[in-house]
Amino acid sequence: MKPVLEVQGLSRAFGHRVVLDRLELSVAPGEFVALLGRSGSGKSTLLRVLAGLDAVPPGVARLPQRRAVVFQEPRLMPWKTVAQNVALGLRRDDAEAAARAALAEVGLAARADAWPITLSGGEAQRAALARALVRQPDLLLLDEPFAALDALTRIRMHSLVGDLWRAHRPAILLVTHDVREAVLLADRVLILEGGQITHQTEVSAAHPRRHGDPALAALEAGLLARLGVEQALTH
Ligand SMILES: Nc1ncnc2c1ncn2[C@@H]1O[C@H](COP(=O)(O)OP(=O)(O)OP(=O)(O)O)[C@@H](O)[C@H]1O
Repeated sequence: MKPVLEVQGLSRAFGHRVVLDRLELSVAPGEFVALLGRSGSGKSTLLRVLAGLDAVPPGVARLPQRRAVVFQEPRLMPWKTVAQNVALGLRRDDAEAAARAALAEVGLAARADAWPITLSGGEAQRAALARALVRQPDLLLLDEPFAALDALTRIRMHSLVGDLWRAHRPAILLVTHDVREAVLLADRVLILEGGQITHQTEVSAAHPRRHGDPALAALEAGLLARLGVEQALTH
């Protein structure tokens, strides 16, 4: 099967600082990939390039038209209702109905006509997920979408994202600092270091996965050790 995303020799520098250095990455349709790396390693830079928020440089060989992004903060327009935010820019006759259906899927049907300011942090991120989902993306880019949430809300969001992924099967690229989150959700966990993908761990456990699964804990420990060694070398 052809990859949905293919990056071959992607480089990106800010002045003299090389952040991505001939990076190679391929993601299969429907695959869930998590990307770890220490702060400043270029994870968000890569996601911005793939989201099209930055100029798409040579090196991005394949990138689907239909892609959507969820950031750490929900980025909802405060002067529009939740449903209007989700429907924003949707070019289809049933945009409003589609937005409401997506909100129902993320458990926010009752807040469709609310103003964003009245939502909790978790609800606002659900709305951001609905806004991404309604676009039926082939590639969903998630840039630390749960990082600002409390631990319990984060756990609920993990199971929601897992459910949504299994129901719709977009390919997902999830940038996270949370190694546990990465092994819980992804099929493949990558480490970005020195501008390149330096490591990959396959997570073969069946979905849906449980917090506290010992097989996942072992993978998590391995990845933490790997990140720890790399951090020790670079600091
Ligand atoms: N627009 C920009 N102009 C100049 N430098 C930038 C710009 N965007 C990012 N950088 C630099 O590129 C490097 C990588 O940043 P990036 O945000 O991609 O890292 P990250 O891995 O996402 O970090 P974190 O985990 O802390 O979010 C950093 O040194 C950052 O200062």
